[in-house]
Amino acid sequence: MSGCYMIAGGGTGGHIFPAIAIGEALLAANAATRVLFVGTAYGMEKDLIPKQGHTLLTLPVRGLLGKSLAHKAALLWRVPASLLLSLFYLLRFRPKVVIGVGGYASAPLLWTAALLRIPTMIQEQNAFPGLANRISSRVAKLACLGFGEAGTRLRCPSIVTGNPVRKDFKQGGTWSADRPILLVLGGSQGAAALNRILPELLAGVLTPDMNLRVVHQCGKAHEASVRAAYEGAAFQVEVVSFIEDLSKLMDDVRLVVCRSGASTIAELKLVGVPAVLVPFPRATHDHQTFNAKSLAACGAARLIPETELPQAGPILAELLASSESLANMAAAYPSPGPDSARVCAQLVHDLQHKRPLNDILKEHAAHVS
Ligand SMILES: CC(=O)N[C@H]1[C@@H](OP(=O)(O)OP(=O)(O)OC[C@H]2O[C@@H](n3ccc(=O)[nH]c3=O)[C@H](O)[C@@H]2O)O[C@H](CO)[C@@H](O)[C@@H]1O
Repeated sequence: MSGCYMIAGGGTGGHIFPAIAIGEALLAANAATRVLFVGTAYGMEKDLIPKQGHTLLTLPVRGLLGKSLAHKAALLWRVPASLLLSLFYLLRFRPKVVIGVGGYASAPLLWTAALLRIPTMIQEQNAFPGLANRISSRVAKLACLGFGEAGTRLRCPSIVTGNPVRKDFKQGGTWSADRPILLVLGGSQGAAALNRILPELLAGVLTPDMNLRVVHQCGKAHEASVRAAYEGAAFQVEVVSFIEDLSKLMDDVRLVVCRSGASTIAELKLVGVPAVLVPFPRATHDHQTFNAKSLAACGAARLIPETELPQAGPILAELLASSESLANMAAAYPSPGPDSARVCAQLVHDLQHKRPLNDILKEHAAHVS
């Protein structure tokens, strides 16, 4: 089963960490396997992939949506250059399967691989697929979905696998009410609204008898201003731009206040920490509200729209004052399903060995979207 695989995409952690999770699962199945990541030198992958000990190859392609005219004009050379470079990478490394995880670097590699008749697969994290995966789905053999709803917007057959989560997150301990941390988690880039609202909100909620330390993850550009906003706080607080070992920290978290990106939701399901979810209101088709509802519906999380967050003090105070409420939330998490990363890796192997698509879909019939 050995060989080389290429996983393309990036931009934000929401694309990169599922890619890493699939890569880890391919390596766990066979340590002799080679996994190469393909992204850009502009997205978060340029730091995150090498930090995890993996190799990143880059393409010059850049995003299209919401960009200036000059930026869009530059795509006239960036796209063909990316296709040519993709061709070079594919001929040089001869991957058995190419996997796209969304983000603009994934489409050129997937399309070029498909032209070379290399099997291709996509992994879509959200219920509303992004542009790169929609484009790639025209040539991909198969899509692995975080949410079944995405299937209707893609052009290839799809199987609902859930979102792949890095292997560290499988070690979540049992939640208990005496955990010492209240975590504010903005997502891979931080969240401006959480940065603006939470310092003042928490000042009105936290009391010394709660024995809580606040850890606020704010994103790269906002560390100084968020730190200043907490100045003089009557509680212990640590402001960080990015948490490297989030799964480990989660073992000490009593309550998390966070955005509801797809991987954040998948990871919460594994670690079982009670959550207050504040969806990013401008996400495409409001997909973060959709994500948040999946946890709020079972009682594991409270959903607070961003517009209502400044008035959410009483909700937070009530939750933190009642160990029983928090324990009920922790207990309400559904039991995690099969290991999504492993299922995706198995599907990669199926494509590598040219297993007929009908047989693959038949095996996963209950999860075909
Ligand atoms: C604003 C926006 O458009 N966000 C999108 C983006 O979010 P974002 O990139 O925040 O994505 P997710 O919430 O899905 O994932 C964040 C990832 O970063 C990791 N992490 C985060 C903070 C930290 O300090 N340390 C750390 O390791 C988390 O463990 C998780 O694996 O991609 C997601 C997946 O396409 C989408 O669902 C989100 O809507």
